[in-house]
Amino acid sequence: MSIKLGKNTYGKNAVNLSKIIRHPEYHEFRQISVNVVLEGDFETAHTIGDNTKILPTDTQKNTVYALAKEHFVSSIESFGLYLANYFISNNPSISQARIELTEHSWKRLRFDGAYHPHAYCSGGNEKHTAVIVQNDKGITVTSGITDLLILKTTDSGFEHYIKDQYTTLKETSDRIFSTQCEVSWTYNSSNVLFVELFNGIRTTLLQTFANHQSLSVQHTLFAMGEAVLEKYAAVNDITLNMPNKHHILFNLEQFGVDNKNEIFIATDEPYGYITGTVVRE
Ligand SMILES: O=c1[nH]c(=O)c2[nH]c(=O)[nH]c2[nH]1
Repeated sequence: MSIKLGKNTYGKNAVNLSKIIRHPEYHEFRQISVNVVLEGDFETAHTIGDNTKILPTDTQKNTVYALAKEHFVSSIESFGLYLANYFISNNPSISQARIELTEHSWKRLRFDGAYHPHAYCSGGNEKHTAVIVQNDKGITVTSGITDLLILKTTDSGFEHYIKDQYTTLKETSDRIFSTQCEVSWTYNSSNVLFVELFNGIRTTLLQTFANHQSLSVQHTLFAMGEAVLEKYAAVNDITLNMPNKHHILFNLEQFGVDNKNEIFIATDEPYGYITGTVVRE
């Protein structure tokens, strides 16, 4: 029997980095978390303990902090591209660098319409994500959003589904629609305007969610993806994961009280989970 090493990667996870960009009139605060995931000629490290081709994960971590000073100045995508290229260009043993970045949301405080120069409030759990992969085939850039918690109080229904002996769900043409959206999309180039595109795509997703006459989560998922592909030629495909954060009408009739779609019980689990990728034909 012969045994050999299969696919393997190594790197540093959760390199948590904060940066103050000191503009003359105000401070910009950025907080990111970076994963470095490397592939390459590392077989002998596993099989005979030969570390001569290994760039220590500690050095990878230090490289992220050191390069952030000059090269994390705009988007996480641009910083990820710089890091991926740095690891590949400087280490012949590395054949693929995958850089995963997550940016937390901090918003400058605003009083009487004016931004405070250096005090912030969390923008909530929503995070901007990016994954850069560089290898001998080229570079791919995937951007996205996680924990985008959104809700609408009407223009959502769910009717005409299969009914069998176990069906108890009542049809409704007017329900709450809430989801904690996880979205990611790939760009057709690594040389696009990442900040402008991200902001535009996020707005398009939110506008479509808000204005869609939803017949199901599936129906709105597709509409959101379709709207982004129609508007942004730089996007190849988009994947949406949409858990259904149920708000179920509470039965007030048992107390002789009418419930005109006003009182609901929010349930965490179990939850519907709808996913889909929307692509160009
Ligand atoms: O939008 C929905 N899609 C479903 O597939 C589904 N199933 C369910 O019970 N409720 C819903 N809602």
